[in-house]
Amino acid sequence: MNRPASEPPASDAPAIDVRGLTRHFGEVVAVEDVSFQVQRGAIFGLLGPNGSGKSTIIRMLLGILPPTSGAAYVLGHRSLEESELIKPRVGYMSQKFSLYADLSVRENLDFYGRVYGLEGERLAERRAYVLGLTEIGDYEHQLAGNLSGGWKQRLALACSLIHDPEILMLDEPTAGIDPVARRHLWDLLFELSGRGVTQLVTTQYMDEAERCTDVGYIYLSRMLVLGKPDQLKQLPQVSPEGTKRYELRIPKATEHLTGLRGMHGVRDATLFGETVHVLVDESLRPPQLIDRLGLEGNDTRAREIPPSLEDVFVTLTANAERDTTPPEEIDLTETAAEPAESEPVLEAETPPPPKTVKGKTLAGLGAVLVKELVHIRRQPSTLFFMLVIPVMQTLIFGYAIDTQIENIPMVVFDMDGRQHARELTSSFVNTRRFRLEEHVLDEDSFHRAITSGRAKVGLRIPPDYSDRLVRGEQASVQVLIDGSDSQVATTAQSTANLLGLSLSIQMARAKGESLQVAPARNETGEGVLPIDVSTRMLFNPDLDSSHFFVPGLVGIILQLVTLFLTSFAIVRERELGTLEQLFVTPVGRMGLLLGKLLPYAMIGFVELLLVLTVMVYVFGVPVSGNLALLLVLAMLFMVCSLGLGLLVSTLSKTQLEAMQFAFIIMLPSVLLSGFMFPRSEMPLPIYLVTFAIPVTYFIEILRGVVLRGADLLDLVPWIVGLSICCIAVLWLSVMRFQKRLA
Ligand SMILES: Nc1ncnc2c1ncn2[C@@H]1O[C@H](COP(=O)(O)OP(=O)(O)OP(=O)(O)O)[C@@H](O)[C@H]1O
Repeated sequence: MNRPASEPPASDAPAIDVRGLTRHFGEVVAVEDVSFQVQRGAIFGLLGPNGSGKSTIIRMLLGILPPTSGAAYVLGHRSLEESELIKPRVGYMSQKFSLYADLSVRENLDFYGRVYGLEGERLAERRAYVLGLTEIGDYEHQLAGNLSGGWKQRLALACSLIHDPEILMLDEPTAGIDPVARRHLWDLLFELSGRGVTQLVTTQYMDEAERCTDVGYIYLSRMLVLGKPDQLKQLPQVSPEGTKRYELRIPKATEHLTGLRGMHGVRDATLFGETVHVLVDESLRPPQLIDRLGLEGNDTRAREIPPSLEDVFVTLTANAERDTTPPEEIDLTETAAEPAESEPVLEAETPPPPKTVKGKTLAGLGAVLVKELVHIRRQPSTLFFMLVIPVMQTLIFGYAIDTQIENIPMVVFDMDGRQHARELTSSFVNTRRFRLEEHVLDEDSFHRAITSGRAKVGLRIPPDYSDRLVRGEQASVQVLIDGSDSQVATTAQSTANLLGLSLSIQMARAKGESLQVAPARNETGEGVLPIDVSTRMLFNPDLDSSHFFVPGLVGIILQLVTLFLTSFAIVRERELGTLEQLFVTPVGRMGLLLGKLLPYAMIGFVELLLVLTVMVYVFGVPVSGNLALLLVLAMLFMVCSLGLGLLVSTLSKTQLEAMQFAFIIMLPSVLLSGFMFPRSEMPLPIYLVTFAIPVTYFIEILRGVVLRGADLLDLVPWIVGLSICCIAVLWLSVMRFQKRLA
């Protein structure tokens, strides 16, 4: 049966032709050298216990999982390289319910119809057909997530049939649904078979295998047996010559199982509900069996039975478990019966695998776009998160982040108490940097005020302060500063030093005036300081810290929201299994990506306008430069940020992982982009890293346009940097985002 994998099938080829297919996941062998064929119109049942490799085979057939070796042909096309030719002709229903729970039955059907290129009347016609076939019409406007298990499966089947596929691949379609729903589903499969649809169905249920035209049994990643159910039951391994099979209906069958298995002449005994199927030597008759079990004849009944498929698989599995060498595949299919010589074996000239066929890259864009908009409409939390939260964040952080340090609590221990000392205290308070928290009268209270945190600064005025000043001697005052908050401490220290200096200069000038000596004089003859440094504050004359922070905040919030939402939007689909379902459709890679990202880009833009409005009207930070230029550059940044979200989604399998990756990106964006701390103060290696952070450029652009009125020319270096980041991020993320699972 194993033909060379590289030899493509003939034009009258079977619908599915699998040759030596193998797939390893690291150490795990999921599928090992599996070969089989499915003829057109057949219902091929792929049977096997959990983890035997059934789903992996289907994924390789659909071209979303590359095989480690071997090949598969579907409708004459190589499953991996030509998967885009296969996808429009195949319907797939995955094991897990993977439709959109927040879309109605009709919206799900329309979405899949559009992804397969159906529009207008053709879509309406196919929708009506599959709704009728699966009898789900009554639920047309119900949300898919609210359907019961059986109806969900019908909807999944309807979606997989919407584009009129030639082949249907169903991965455990009846798992988890009740027997009546199972029967209905199988009736449908028979009807489809009658209409010529080839079906590959995986199942764990033996009764379902009996309904298939052909079955293959997979055990521990290998195909153990292949053939029609009736042929398999006649296998000599299952009913060896000189044996008979009986069904024993005995009371407490489980208790007698071990006894039966150990009995001389009994080859095998398996429990089937309340009965036991025994395979015995012909010479061992049922009465003898019953007798040996010590049972009364009238409590028991025995009848000879042909082997069921379950008997076949149980026997073959037991044989495979006994045998340590890999089991030989038993192939009873018609092609296997052909003489081996009739199959051309190409040795020297094996044609190379065909080049990968690329699908239409933008296919399905409209369908995905509409679907995303419906998702957003159905989940107001997304809109809340994208529009309301950023405005609230801007308001809260804009007010909270204030770098101007004022009102530092101060304790005063004035041991002098006279006018000079009181004036000194007032001078401290008048700077507005310090707020008089309390006056204390002893050393212990003075220290306790600081250690308890009530005061950050302590001013101790000695008892002889006024006397020394009057005598013209140097008077010392002590200022104790709590250094635990370095920013507060340095501000307090420099203010205290400057205050001391300025008071001293005032006194010196007064003294100089009275003595008619001065270091320098102005035009009116007044004594002044020799050097006058005059400063003028541009752009932010009041030194209002919100002017500096709020524009940066706009950039940070824009990145935060777009990054999280886009990465989550894609990873959620991966987690739910809907992404896998999309991969097997002809939706183009760019169609899928743009369809998912564009709605978030649009909302992001509205969010930007809102946050800018808050900046201008609430914080009074006007846009000094060109608003249009700012919006265009903001869009460039948003594309970059959406690209980052996409990159995160390609790195993560779960939403939790996505969250962790998003945080890894957000932290340097907040701490190293210059939003909080000046980049020029950072050590060189970190400073260089800041150039790899897109929001660094955007914050420079924002501050440039908003605060300094910078124009395009002023911003060229930042625009170039942002563009390079944007191209790099998009290239990396689009390359990583493949329509494959691995
Ligand atoms: N992406 C993956 N990474 C690692 N191992 C995998 C992956 N996919 C499947 N496997 C492993 O390959 C083996 C076959 O899995 P597969 O899902 O194909 O089995 P199955 O027969 O479909 O079982 P089930 O019905 O329980 O899904 C299992 O051991 C599984 O853990």
